[in-house]
Order: sequence, then structure tokens, then C-alpha cells
Amino acid sequence: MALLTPQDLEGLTKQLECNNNTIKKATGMDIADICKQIYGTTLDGEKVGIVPITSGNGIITNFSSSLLTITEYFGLDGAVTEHPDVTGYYEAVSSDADIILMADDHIFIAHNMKNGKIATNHVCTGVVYAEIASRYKYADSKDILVIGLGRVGYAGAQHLVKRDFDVYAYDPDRETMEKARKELGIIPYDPEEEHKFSMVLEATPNPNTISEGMVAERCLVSTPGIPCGLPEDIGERNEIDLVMEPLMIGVASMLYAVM
Ligand SMILES: NC(=O)C1=CN([C@@H]2O[C@H](COP(=O)(O)OP(=O)(O)OC[C@H]3O[C@@H](n4cnc5c(N)ncnc54)[C@H](O)[C@@H]3O)[C@@H](O)[C@H]2O)C=CC1
Ligand SMILES: N[C@@H](CCCCNC(=O)[C@H]1CCC=N1)C(=O)O
Ligand SMILES: [Mg+2]
Repeated sequence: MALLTPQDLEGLTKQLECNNNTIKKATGMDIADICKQIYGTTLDGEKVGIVPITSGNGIITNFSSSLLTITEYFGLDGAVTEHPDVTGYYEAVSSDADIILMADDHIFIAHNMKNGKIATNHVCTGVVYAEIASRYKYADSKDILVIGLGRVGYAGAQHLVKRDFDVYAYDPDRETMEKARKELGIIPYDPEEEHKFSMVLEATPNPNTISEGMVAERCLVSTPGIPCGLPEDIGERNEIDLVMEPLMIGVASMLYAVM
């Protein structure tokens, strides 16, 4: 499980504004519209309790404050609890929070105390980044490439198959590829084939996972993967729209998912 670093979270609001502009240009919708489309829900100033968790690698200095920024960006009433862990959870529930946000090193959840709905960051991130890629206005077909079929990528591929896209995928882990081919019906991407895509979802923890042969002249690369999988030179040469940021889009998806 690749963990965020405080550096990843610097200038978060700026990163979100920049990505929202790219998303609007590339899809005609902003992040809130896209989340509303995915879940059929809206946000209405809900109270959000953010509970720091000290387990495992411990508290990431600006993680909770980043969540507070995100909840406020989407018009919700967020608050970070004074204490972490069980004491913090008790504080949030006693303060009548509608939604609890908290993460250990493995799972990051949004839990709606009023309707019981619960959502994880990795599934919500996969789904929202997949949805963004799939709404590219200049797509040349329903072909979409998914690079990385881990917890995030697999959820994204599943969402795209459900939405009737022709989902090609690549992951070096053979078992994962076999599972995705059998369970999702994805088409294994063959690098030998000269098949260039106008929509790419990348969800790997490695750089340079996107090669020249994968991207069409005009392409939307939607990637939650950290670090960026798109090599600098390809990004400059082709007309590529890049949607990439470390946390906010996935959290927006979690909030809409539990309404
Ligand atoms: N931006 C955001 O909001 C979020 C970002 N992340 C990031 O997304 C990335 C993926 O997270 P998870 O799915 O939880 O990780 P994971 O470890 O479950 O899955 C990663 C997958 O990528 C595959 N992979 C590695 N190198 C590859 C390559 N060259 N080509 C194709 N596939 C390759 C691995 O075989 C593995 O199946 C991580 O960097 C994580 O930090 C995760 C959650 C939210
Ligand atoms: N326990 C810590 C938070 C740990 C979050 C680890 N999870 C990640 O880094 C995932 C979430 C999005 C991308 N990676 C705290 O409360 O400060
Ligand atoms: Mg995100």
C-alpha cells in the first residue's frame, strides 16, 4: 500500500482547481457534476467528522487538514477531532457528525452515520478517475486502456465494463490479469499491437508506465497513480490532457458515494 507523503499534499487546492479546469475542458463537466452522475446523489452542507488515526505508520502531518480543505471545498461542514483513534471517533459521533472520514495504512473510509452507507477511497478513486477518462469529448471510439489492475485500477476497470466500454488492460501480475480477464471480461492489452487509445486510466505506483505506443494524438490520461505514469516528453509531444492529483478527486467521490 503506497502511502501519501506530506509533500504529495502541498498546494492541494491549486492542484484541484487546475484539474477541475482540465476536466471541464475535456469532458464538459466539473468534478461535482461527474460525481453526481456516478452516484445520483447531491451534497447539502453535511457535517463531516475527520478522525486522525495513529496506527501503523501513524499520522501524516497534513492528511487531516487536507481532508478538512476538501470537505470545505465541496461546501460541507468539516471538523478534525481534537483526539485521534477511539477518543476521536467518540468525539465525532457525539458531535452528531453525518459522515466520518478516517484512514489507517490499508483502508480509508467515509461512513455515513445517518444512512449507514460506507465507501472506501481506493474503490471510489478507481471509479471516479475511470468515469473522467470515459467522458473524454474527443474520444475516437469506446476503446479505453487501463494500466494497473490493483485495488484502484480493478475498481475502475469494473466500472468501465459496466458502462459498456471496450476495456483493454495491462498489469505485469499474471494472476491479476487472469482474474480480470475471467471476472470482468477485459481484453488483455498487447504492447506488440499498434493500438493507440484516446482514453487511458493509469493506477500504478510507478513512473513511466505509459508508452508512446499506447496514446493517440489526442488523449485524456486520467491517473491517480503516484508518481505520474506519463513520461514528460510524451506529455509535451502529443496533445494530451492530464488529470492527476493525490487525494481530492477520490475524496469527493467518497462523499457523493455515501449520500
Ligand atoms: N490520487 C488518489 O486519490 C489516490 C492515489 N492512489 C495511488 O494509486 C496507486 C495505485 O494504488 P493501489 O491500486 O492501491 O495499488 P496496488 O498496489 O493495489 O496496485 C498497483 C497495481 O499496479 C500494477 N503495476 C505496477 N507496475 C505496473 C506497470 N508498469 N504497468 C502496469 N501495471 C503495473 C501492480 O502489478 C499492481 O497490480 C498508488 O500509487 C496509490 O498511492 C491510491 C488511492 C487514491
Ligand atoms: N493514519 C493517517 C492517514 C494514513 C493514510 C494512508 N493512506 C494513503 O496514503 C492512501 C489514501 C489516498 C492515497 N493513499 C492519518 O490519520 O493521518
Ligand atoms: Mg484523488
